[in-house]
Amino acid sequence: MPETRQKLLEVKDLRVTFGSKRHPFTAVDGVSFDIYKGETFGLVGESGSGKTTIGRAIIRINPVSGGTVTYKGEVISGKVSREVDRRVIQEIQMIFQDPMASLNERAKVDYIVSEGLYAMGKHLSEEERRARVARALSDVGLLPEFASRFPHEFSGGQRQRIGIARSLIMEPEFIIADEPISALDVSIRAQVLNLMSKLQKERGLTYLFIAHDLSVVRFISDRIGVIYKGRLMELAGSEQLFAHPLHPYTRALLSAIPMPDPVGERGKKLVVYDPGRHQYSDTNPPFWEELEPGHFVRGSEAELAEYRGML
Ligand SMILES: Nc1ncnc2c1ncn2[C@@H]1O[C@H](COP(=O)(O)OP(=O)(O)OP(=O)(O)O)[C@@H](O)[C@H]1O
Repeated sequence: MPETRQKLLEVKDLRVTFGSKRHPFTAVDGVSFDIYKGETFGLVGESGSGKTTIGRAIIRINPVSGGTVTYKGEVISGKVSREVDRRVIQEIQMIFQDPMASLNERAKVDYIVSEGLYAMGKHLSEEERRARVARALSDVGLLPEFASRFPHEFSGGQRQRIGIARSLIMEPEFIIADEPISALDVSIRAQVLNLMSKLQKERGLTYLFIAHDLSVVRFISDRIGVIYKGRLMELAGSEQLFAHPLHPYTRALLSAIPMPDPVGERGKKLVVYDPGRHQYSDTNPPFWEELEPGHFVRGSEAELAEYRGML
């Protein structure tokens, strides 16, 4: 974590509701967290818990039904000026899960990587545009000559690098990486994570790193938020969370981490959170409390008392 904690992003009481007025479905239910400049904030939870919806709400793809998103001290959710909209498009970029699906098959890499510049209405000379594509490709460890090829000519890892180059060309400050390695071969996942860490150090980038697997976010994240059914259940520094996982859902997610013994743990599935079994009441308005510095957890008064005893 950087020493001077400058708040870059503030998500406050965020709500996102889909469906109709008669049949609303709340995908994100009052989520609040801050992200500091230069840090990696991991957001973890099982499929359908609302992680992607939060990312998409931040970059203004999903409309926000309540709460606010503030970036560099300016509200960027809801109705904003064109100037703010342009800043969000340029400074906040998203990297997607499936590099096979997220790149336009019919376009050359050259176009794919520089597409964001067109969207921004940047009037660059052809020479400058090509130079920027070449630089973005080499920044992610790809040859500039790859610009004239099509996505299907590349492996999954290379395609994810193209996805990262497409973000970098915009010179972003904040990148939302939505499961950036889960569709990749296990053998190349570390390479993509290492590339992301290197780029972060070189450029002072800030990441929101979304994953369903705690073991993936553990080493890359400074702090981790655990999300369940659209609500933040626990938020703590990465080491803190692993040393003292308090919420039963966090503990359930942790138990799905593959252990060194491959025989004993083979086939172990994510333990589905069972409110009944864990005595967690979702009906009483739960409290969100900081039980030790930087370590927040949600629960009823009785549950919070129990968690205090676990520290
Ligand atoms: N545009 C939409 N319209 C209706 N429902 C949606 C929409 N987008 C997401 N949802 C629903 O909102 C819930 C949260 O989805 P979201 O994709 O944010 O979860 P997630 O935690 O990112 O899961 P995954 O890892 O599977 O993407 C899901 O039940 C999903 O079906």
